[in-house]
Amino acid sequence: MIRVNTLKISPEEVKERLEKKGVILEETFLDYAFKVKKSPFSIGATPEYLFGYYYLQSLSSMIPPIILNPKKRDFALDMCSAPGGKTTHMAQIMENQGVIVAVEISRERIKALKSNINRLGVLNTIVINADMREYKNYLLENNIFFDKILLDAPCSGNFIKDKNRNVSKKDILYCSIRQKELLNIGLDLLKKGGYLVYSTCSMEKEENEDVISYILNKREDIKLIKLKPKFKGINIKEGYIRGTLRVFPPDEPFFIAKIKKLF
Ligand SMILES: C[S@@+](CC[C@H](N)C(=O)[O-])C[C@H]1O[C@@H](n2cnc3c(N)ncnc32)[C@H](O)[C@@H]1O
Repeated sequence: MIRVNTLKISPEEVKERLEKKGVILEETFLDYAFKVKKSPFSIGATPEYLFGYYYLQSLSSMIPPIILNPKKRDFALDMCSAPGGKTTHMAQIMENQGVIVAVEISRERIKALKSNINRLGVLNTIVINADMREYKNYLLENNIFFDKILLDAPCSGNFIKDKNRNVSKKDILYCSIRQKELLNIGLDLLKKGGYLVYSTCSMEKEENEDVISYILNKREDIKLIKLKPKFKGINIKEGYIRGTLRVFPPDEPFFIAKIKKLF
């Protein structure tokens, strides 16, 4: 699947350029995303790719930034950002305006994040190599709060992404504890009236609905925003909690929930 980077080029122009070279593209519910049906060459090795005209990612992974819907004037935080698929998508939705603070713990993965930000011509993003569990102290001490936050949490993965996936119950519970901690931090950093989108590419209830139930029980200052599975051409349904969403195979599994900070 390709997401056309509308910061640099129109979807029509990318379509025309690739189709001239024999690539067969299929439309999706997003006018700037196309399914690659057939390509005579690797779609990640074209001049158009290197020019930053498009990003390769699953259609499911485009849904969290769409649901977060950051605006041009927003001050946004991407808590777990590398390699930057969703950061660069947020920048595209914001038309390169406002500000995104993109945090990533891994020094190694920061390289890919920076390279994607540069390749796609993203100009509104500050990259921070830090652990959100520590960086939050700096933000809170300086009264820095955000309008929109994306928490695309580290998770145990899924079998579509990783054919050799072999995770134990213990691994899943470890992820779940970390996800709850990160979600609580994200909500502390939201402005009153701000929105946070929580997503994972895991199918495990412990990493998804259980994390949302935990936080709704723990905090009184938030409410779950009810989402509808309105996206065409993708296997998306309501999650086990009303108003949350789940994408199922054959699409890349994803879980998505949106929370509003009330006060
Ligand atoms: C699911 S991936 C993010 C994918 C990214 N949002 C995208 O769309 O390209 C989760 C990322 O969170 C990072 N991470 C894990 N724990 C973190 C923490 N405590 N603070 C900041 N980043 C963290 C991981 O290194 C990993 O790169």
